[in-house]
Amino acid sequence: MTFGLFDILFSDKIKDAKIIFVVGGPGSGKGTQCEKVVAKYGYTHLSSGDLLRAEVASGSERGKQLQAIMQKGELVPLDTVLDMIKDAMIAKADVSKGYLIDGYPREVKQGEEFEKKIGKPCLLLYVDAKGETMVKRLMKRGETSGRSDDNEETIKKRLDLYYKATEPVIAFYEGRGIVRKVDSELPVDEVFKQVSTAIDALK
Ligand SMILES: Nc1nc2c(ncn2[C@@H]2O[C@H](COP(=O)(O)OP(=O)(O)OP(=O)(O)O)[C@@H](O)[C@H]2O)c(=O)[nH]1
Ligand SMILES: O=c1ccn([C@@H]2O[C@H](COP(=O)(O)OP(=O)(O)O)[C@@H](O)[C@H]2O)c(=O)[nH]1
Ligand SMILES: [Mg+2]
Repeated sequence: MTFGLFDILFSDKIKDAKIIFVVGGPGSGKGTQCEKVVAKYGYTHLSSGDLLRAEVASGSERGKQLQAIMQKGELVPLDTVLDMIKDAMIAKADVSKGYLIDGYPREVKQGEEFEKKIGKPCLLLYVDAKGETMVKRLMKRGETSGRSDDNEETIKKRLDLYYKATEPVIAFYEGRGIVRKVDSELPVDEVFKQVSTAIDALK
């Protein structure tokens, strides 16, 4: 691997910024909590799903391929998401004191690659809700979200993949002692109190 000047400058800039992974099942409330963190702490919110949907919306050839994968509830290639996150982080590097990386990593390998190319997370916020709660919320969101993956069949696949591929991510970072679990069955503001406690504890 070679490092260009650009990479060196980049890692220098984000060296002091806090990186928080926000992990939880589909519809657990990651996006909802991240918005509140942005409002209170001024962190930069980067949702991997939103970045992918923006690429789809651009109508590019790559977007078409992504759309097909997301429609099935499968995972897009690891490098694609990582490059998008990295570009978005660079774009904010001058102003950002912290990053919320929402919906990422989806699998342990994604986390390892992120750390190699970008940096280490100081916290993993685990947004925990019951499977049936998540399905209920997504079905409701699907009435208005316009998201083509908010339908019963794709929701089920996303949930299965979450339990199979993403839950091991939580165990992996528990080994490092950086996981803080919040109970997303509670009302939004109660969940946010738990989120705030976890963020306030960062030095
Ligand atoms: N009752 C209740 N509803 C919530 C809570 N958090 C989120 N919701 C609702 O659940 C739905 C999903 O929340 P999102 O924040 O979009 O969830 P997400 O984890 O970002 O989901 P994906 O984008 O699918 O990954 C939304 O319609 C929210 O309004 C909560 O704490 N309590
Ligand atoms: O790192 C990622 C993040 C998202 N996705 C795809 O984007 C979709 C929507 O992701 P989002 O986080 O918005 O929603 P979730 O599935 O968590 O409800 C997923 O089902 C995947 O197909 C992916 O492949 N890799
Ligand atoms: Mg979301």
